[in-house]
Order: sequence, then structure tokens, then C-alpha cells
Amino acid sequence: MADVPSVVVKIGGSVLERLHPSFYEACVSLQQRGVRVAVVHGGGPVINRLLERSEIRPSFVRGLRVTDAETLTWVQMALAGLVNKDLVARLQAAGAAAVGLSGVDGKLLQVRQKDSSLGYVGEVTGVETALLSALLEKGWMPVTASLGVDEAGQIYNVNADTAAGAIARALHASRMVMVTDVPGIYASPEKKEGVLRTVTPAAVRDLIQNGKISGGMIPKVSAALSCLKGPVREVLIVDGGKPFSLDGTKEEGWNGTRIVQEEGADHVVSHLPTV
Ligand SMILES: Nc1ncnc2c1ncn2[C@@H]1O[C@H](COP(=O)(O)OP(=O)(O)O)[C@@H](O)[C@H]1O
Ligand SMILES: CC(=O)N[C@@H](CCC(=O)OP(=O)(O)O)C(=O)O
Repeated sequence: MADVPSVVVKIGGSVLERLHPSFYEACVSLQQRGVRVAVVHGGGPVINRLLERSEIRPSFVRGLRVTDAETLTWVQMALAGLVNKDLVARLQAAGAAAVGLSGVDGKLLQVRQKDSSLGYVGEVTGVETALLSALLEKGWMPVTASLGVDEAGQIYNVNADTAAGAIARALHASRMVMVTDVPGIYASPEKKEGVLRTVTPAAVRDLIQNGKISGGMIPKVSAALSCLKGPVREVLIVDGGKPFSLDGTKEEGWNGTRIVQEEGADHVVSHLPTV
């Protein structure tokens, strides 16, 4: 895989329903330029809606959903069913040869129980890339739902940012793109101001310590930092609801945050004009 560039695109549940049409076009155009594109997705809000219908109150500990056996059935239905098939259909309509799977298929995401108090929440122990690599090599765009499986065949719920990061590392992707509902990392999240343009892992760690990065942004940047220790050169955090481009991310006019390996940083922290 190392000689053919590949990119992992993680789609957050926060933005699923308002993904801009140019998002799908950007994925297709990247693939047409010879880049292998592997999509990984979450779908937290869709899970919540299904749980509400059966009167189960969602519960989270440090951003992770407490997943008992009944919750797990709704997680599977939401992620591997509703969200996965919707995304595949929309990518196909944009011209991609998309194929849907989950981390259970081909033992893609191998996990163990993270913590017994969280129930069926999986911690990734290994990534089997054989199926993904075979699909990518033949020109398919795999779309993976964030479920995992253990050695005994038990299915687990996996945070989608963590799943995407593990897959990006295992595929030796050059980039991971995290598509979400904010235009990047805000320097002042309370005011929704000051989108950081380029940051290093050290700057991200400071922002976490100062409480400037919180909630759903924590698993995102943690996955980013662990990727950047390996072959992934940069992680982009972008708003999928706005006109979307994956070209020229260093140029003015590109909106989003780039997290880069220390030595690759052109600015430790620089700001985009506040929008
Ligand atoms: N510094 C920050 N900059 C931007 N967003 C932040 C920051 N700190 C916390 N957040 C929160 O992180 C959220 C994105 O995470 P999440 O809701 O889990 O998205 P997704 O479903 O796309 O994974 C934002 O909507 C925002 O509320
Ligand atoms: C263990 C855990 O918390 N799993 C997540 C999986 C979905 C996800 O991560 O979706 P987003 O991308 O929308 O955040 C959940 O159950 O919500």
C-alpha cells in the first residue's frame, strides 16, 4: 500500500444529514486522481434517535456510549444498517464505486472489551487490512461502520474516530480527514472563534490541558495524535456542511485545521480569519 497514496475519510454523525454535495464530489475526484479512499463513519445521533424510540436513555462516560446488550442491537442497526447503506447510496450517486462493510467483516477491527463498566465497547487490538486492501486495489471505495469483533465472535461498539485512526495507521494512509460539524479546532470554543489553521501535537496537548478542547473533539484529536506517531503525515478536521475541497489545504481560502507531525509544521499555531 505504501507506494499508492491512500486517504482515510471519517464522517461524523454530527454532520451526516447535512453533508454538502461537494463532499461526495471531493471523494470521487480524489479517487479519480489515483488516491485510494477509505471511508469510515460513526452515527451517534442516529443511534440516539433509535434508542429514544425504544425509550432507552443514552449514557456516556468520557465520550463513550455505555453499551449494554440491547443498546448494542440498536448500535448495529444504526451504524451497519441505516447510516452505512445511506452513505453508500449517496457516494454511488456521486459516481463512486462504493461498497459498505463494518469492522466485523473480514475481522477488520479486532477488539477486546475496553472496560467492563462500559459494556460492549471495544478497544482496538488489531486491524486486518486484507479485505480493505483488496477492495481498494480493485478501485472500490470501502465505507466502514465502526463496529468491531473479538476472538469469540462477540460484536462491540467502537468510537468512530478511534476506528478511523486505527484503520489509517494500518493502511499507511498519508492523510486522515475528519469531517464534522465545526470548521476545525476553535482557539475559543466558547465563542466559536479563531479556527486554528495548522497545529502540532504539542499544541493540541496544550489545548486539551487548558480545557479548550473538550467533548467530542477529544476522541478526534486523540485519534489524530496516535496516527501522527506512525505513517500518517497530516490529519485534517473540516466542516462537511460547507463547500468542501481536498485540494490545496495549505492555501488561503481552505477552511479547516491541519494537525501535522512536529517537523512538518509550518506554523506552530496560526489562525484562520474568524468566520
Ligand atoms: N476546541 C474545539 N473546537 C471545535 N469543536 C470543539 C472544541 N472542543 C469541543 N468541541 C466540540 O466537538 C464537537 C465535534 O465532535 P462530535 O460532536 O463528536 O462530532 P462527530 O459526530 O463529527 O464525531 C463540536 O461540535 C464541538 O461541540
Ligand atoms: C463507543 C462509542 O461511543 N461509540 C459511538 C459510535 C458512533 C460514533 O462514534 O459516532 P460519531 O462519529 O457520530 O461520534 C456511539 O455509540 O455513539
